[in-house]
Amino acid sequence: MSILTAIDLNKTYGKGLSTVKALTDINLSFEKGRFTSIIGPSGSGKSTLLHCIAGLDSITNGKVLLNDKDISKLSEDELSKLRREKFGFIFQSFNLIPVVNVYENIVLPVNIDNKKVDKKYINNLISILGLKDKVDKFPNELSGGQQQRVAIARALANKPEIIFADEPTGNLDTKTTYEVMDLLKKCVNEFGQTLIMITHNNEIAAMADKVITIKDGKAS
Ligand SMILES: Nc1ncnc2c1ncn2[C@@H]1O[C@H](COP(=O)(O)OP(=O)(O)OP(=O)(O)O)[C@@H](O)[C@H]1O
Repeated sequence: MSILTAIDLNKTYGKGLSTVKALTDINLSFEKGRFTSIIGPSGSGKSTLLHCIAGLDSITNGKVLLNDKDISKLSEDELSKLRREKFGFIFQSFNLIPVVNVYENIVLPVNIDNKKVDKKYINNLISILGLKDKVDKFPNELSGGQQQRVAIARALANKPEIIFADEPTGNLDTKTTYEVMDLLKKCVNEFGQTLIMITHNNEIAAMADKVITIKDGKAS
C-alpha cells in the first residue's frame, strides 16, 4: 500500500531569468512500511524531492498525497502539525538545541506535543545509538558523529510514520554507519515505519526495498 505519492510533481526555484527547474514531472509512490533509497548525482534534485514530498518546501505544480490527502494544499500551520505528528527528519546538519542537554534534545518533539515520554523506548534508542554516557552532556561537548546520533534519536522519539533522511550517515564512521542502518532497518521491519533516504553510498542504497534514481530532476 502506498503511503506517499507524488503526482506530476514539478519544482522550479526562482522567477524570471534566474529560474532553475529542479524537478520535472515526478510520478512516484512510496510503500508503507518499506525502505526506499534515493540516489543520483550531485545537484540532480534529490534534496528538493525530499523537501517537497515532506511538506518542507512548496511545489510549483502537481500533487503530493499522504495516503489520499493532498498535502500540497495545506496551510503552513497544518503542515507543521502534520510534520510534527507523523514525520521524523534526519539531515546532514543536526540542528540540535545548544542550551539543553542530549536527553532534553532527544525528547523535545515528544514534549512539544505534550505527549508522555515512553521512557523504555527512548532509553532503548539511547542505548542502541551508544549515547548512554552522553545524556547529560550539551551538544557542543560531542563529536559530529555523536551529534548526528542524537539527531537520529530525536527524529525517532515520536515514533514517526515516515522517516525522511538526507545522507544521515554522511558524517559517521563505518562502524557507526552500520549500527545506525541496523537501527533504521529495525524501525522499518519491526515497527512498520516508512523510511525514505537519500544516500551517496551504493552499499547503503542497496539495503533498501526499492531504489529510486534522480537524474536532471527526473526519476527512474
Ligand atoms: N533554494 C534554492 N534556490 C535555487 N536553486 C536551488 C535551491 N535549492 C536547490 N537549488 C537547485 O536545484 C537543483 C537541485 O538541487 P538539490 O539540492 O535538490 O540536488 P541534490 O541532488 O540533493 O544535490 P546534492 O547531492 O549535492 O545534495 C540544483 O541545480 C540546485 O542548484
